[in-house]
Amino acid sequence: MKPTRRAPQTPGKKIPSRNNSKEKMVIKDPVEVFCRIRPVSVTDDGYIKVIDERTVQLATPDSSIGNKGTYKEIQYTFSRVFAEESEQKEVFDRVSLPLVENFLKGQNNLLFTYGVTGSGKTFTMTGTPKDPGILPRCLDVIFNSISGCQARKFTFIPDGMNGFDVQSDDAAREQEIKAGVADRTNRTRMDFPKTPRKRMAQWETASRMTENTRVSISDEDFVYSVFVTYVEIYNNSVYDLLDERADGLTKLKIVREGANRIMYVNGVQEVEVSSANEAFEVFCRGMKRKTIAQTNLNAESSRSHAIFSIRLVKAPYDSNGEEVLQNKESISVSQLSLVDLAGSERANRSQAKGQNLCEAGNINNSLLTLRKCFEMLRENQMNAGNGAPKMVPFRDSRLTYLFKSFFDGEGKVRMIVCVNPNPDDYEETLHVMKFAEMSQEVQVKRCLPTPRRPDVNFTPGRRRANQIFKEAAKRIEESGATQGESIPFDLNLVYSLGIPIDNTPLTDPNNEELIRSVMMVLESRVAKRRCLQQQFKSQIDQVRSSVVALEKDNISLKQENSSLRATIDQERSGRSLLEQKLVQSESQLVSIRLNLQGEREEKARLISRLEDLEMKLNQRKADTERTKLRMQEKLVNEKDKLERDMKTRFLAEQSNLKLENDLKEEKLRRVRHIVDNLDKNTPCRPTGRMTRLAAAKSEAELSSTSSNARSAATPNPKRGPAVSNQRHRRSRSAGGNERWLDHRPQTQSSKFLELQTIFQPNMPKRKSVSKLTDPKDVTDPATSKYCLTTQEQDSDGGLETKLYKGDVHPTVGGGAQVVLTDVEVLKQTSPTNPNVSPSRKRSANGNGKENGRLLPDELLSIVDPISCKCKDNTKLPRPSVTCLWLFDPLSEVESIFSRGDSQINDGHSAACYVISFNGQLIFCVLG
Ligand SMILES: Nc1ncnc2c1ncn2[C@@H]1O[C@H](COP(=O)(O)OP(=O)(O)OP(=O)(O)O)[C@@H](O)[C@H]1O
Repeated sequence: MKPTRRAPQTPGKKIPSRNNSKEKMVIKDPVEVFCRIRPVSVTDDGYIKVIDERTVQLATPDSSIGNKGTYKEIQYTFSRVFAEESEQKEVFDRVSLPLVENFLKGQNNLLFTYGVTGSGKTFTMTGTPKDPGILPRCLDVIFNSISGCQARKFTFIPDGMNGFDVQSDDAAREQEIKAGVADRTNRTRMDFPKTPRKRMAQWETASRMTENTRVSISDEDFVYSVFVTYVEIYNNSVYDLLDERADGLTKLKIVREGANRIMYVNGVQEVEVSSANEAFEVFCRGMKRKTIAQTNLNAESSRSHAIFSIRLVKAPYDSNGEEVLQNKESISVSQLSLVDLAGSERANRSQAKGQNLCEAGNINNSLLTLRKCFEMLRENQMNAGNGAPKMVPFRDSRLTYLFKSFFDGEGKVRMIVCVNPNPDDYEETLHVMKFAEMSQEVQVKRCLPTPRRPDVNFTPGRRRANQIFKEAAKRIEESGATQGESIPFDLNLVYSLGIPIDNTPLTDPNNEELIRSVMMVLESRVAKRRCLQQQFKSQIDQVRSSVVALEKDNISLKQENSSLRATIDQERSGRSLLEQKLVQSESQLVSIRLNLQGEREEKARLISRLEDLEMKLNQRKADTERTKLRMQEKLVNEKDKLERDMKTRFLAEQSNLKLENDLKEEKLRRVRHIVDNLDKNTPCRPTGRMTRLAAAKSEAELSSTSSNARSAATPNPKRGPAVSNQRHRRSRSAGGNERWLDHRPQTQSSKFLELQTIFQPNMPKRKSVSKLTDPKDVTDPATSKYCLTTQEQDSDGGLETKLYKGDVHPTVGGGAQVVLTDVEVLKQTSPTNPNVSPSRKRSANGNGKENGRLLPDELLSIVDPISCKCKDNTKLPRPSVTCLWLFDPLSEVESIFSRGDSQINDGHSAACYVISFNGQLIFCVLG
């Protein structure tokens, strides 16, 4: 006979709604903050000192005193301070164990680690295999506590909207089998990241130390399932770290607010785990996908906020204690979120660039928003009752938006502030401590739901009773006592059997005492049974009437339900459209962000290039400015020089004009003198300042005039005596001891002919040269006289020899100048020529061209005073470059017309000057 069961007809009562405000009592729950100090390296001299269990002191380190002024000591108080030597177990017991207890009781809990980069947040949260952190220990304690009460896998199915559906044991078993097959195939193609990470590698190689603590749970008539999710908030976007599809975009998730106002990540992979090891394995899988990077401050720095959430789903057994109650509303969920925040960092310290810099910016922004939310919560709390509270900027960052419900009162919040005693971290640690201390003042209003008992009308201990029943039935079946017939059992008896029967075997029929006690128990049981039967009957009646009422309700609810379902379906389709759009927008946002980042990098590159170019431009400007100044200076010098030249020319012109003027005046004077002396019939003599050569010119010019005048005025046609020439006389008489430089230029075409004139040049001591090749010939101190002899045909075809005589004077510069003092013309003409007097002429003081003298204006017409060259390139007085025409040696030097380089015949270069003496020009060469 097979054992059969009659289920007790106790219906489950309607589960009270969470949102029923009457059922909530508002209490204030402060944010608890703990401080953990990272061990300091041997070389560092930490600036943090633990004063007592709750107080820590920060003193300005030496390195910061120089920068920021004075030495300060600031004390901060926290719920508990864990010194450098404190162990992971100690931190877990004090901070996390109460949260796990809360969690198992059905409360939500949030724990996050906060601090500067490299301060030990990840270490505190994860730890090492030999010294595990909070997360693995939490998993251990949870599974230790629910062991024996775990539901079959797939009993609870996530509905994707932060809720769960429940299914029967058979359905769960079926799904488990399917999933087992799928899981085996999936595992072969699991794509682990290629980059091995040290931190993760150690978990794979070493076996993990486990936490043995167990929390006792009172609800033995419930089944439990554990689900985990693991997401990261990277660059303000939420990514699912357990989504094993390779496509990056599908991992991108959105944060949504559920119907119960609890925030959740939509469409996140919720992995059901049946042991702590399995849960930790899932965590490690996600950890490998987490974004980390090597920075200057941490070899494996978290670049994202990692959120590992453990969800405990529980539902009561049905009234038989046989199966999980198939009512979605009987399911309750609690959550424990463990958050490893990315560390705040300053770009100049971490030397972050490009991608890292962008990440650091996003990390700092989200932490800043977290800070602002805390500040606003505190402000609202302080101003409670003074008008409407200010809006808390939860939506400014994905991080704060996801935890909004905790601050709205849906759970307990705890924070561990990690600090690194490295003096370099001092400035940032000060900010962290300030924030942490302020956070403690935030009192989160907590809406504790009234403890819910979805199985309020079910008999407590039914699960255990069911087990006993099953065991008993099994035993009977095994013993074969029933022989295929089912034994009727009244489970009500099983539930309340009263005092247990003494198990002592009844071997002696005379054991009165035992028989009496058994009888007593049996009598009490019979009484109890009668009582229970009566209760049962009345309950049946109650149930019947309530079933009728319920049936009515049910019909109307079904109708309502179907109409609601239609609305929900509509909303669902609308919502899925919106979600698609949202996901598209998010992915667009991500690509825009990436573009923006690229643009930023490009901008930075262009800015640096611009700076380079600007620097070069400035250098070029400076060069140009210098060149400009140099050119201006040069221009001024050139201008001065030009002005000087122009002035010299002007003076030369002026002196020429003056000379001409003087000559004209002299002419006039002489004309007057001739006119005056006409009557006296005396010859004209030059007087005063007029130079002899000018006088000669004047005379030459006037001779025709005067002769004409004479012929017109006097009847006597005879010419007067020749004009005496004092210079001629002087030159002859001066022939004593003077040494002459007799210069007779000869060319190949013309040879020099000796004239047979009566008058011959008198140069007793002389040195004859045909070419002036050696300047020493002129500069020789013994040479005091110079004579240049030239020959040419005169207008009558006769040979004319001209002797240009002069004095040689030494010059200041060590050269010599020749001052021409006289020109003698030796000429022989034919006596038959009627135009010429038969007498030989010697015209040392002759008039104008007749006696071969060059007058200043003639000289200027021949020679260019600027270039010191003959204008018509004639070979006129070749030694002109070494000669000096002087018409009045008493005159002062007025100006130097020009200076140039001249070549003496042999190509020897010498400085050549054209000097103006009072109205006369002098050529001189300085050897
Ligand atoms: N209490 C501790 N005991 C021993 N080692 C520690 C402790 N705290 C931190 N460390 C070591 O310091 C280093 C940095 O720590 P960790 O990576 O946890 O810093 P973090 O705050 O998470 O940095 P980030 O914000 O950049 O991710 C690691 O090598 C870690 O092992």
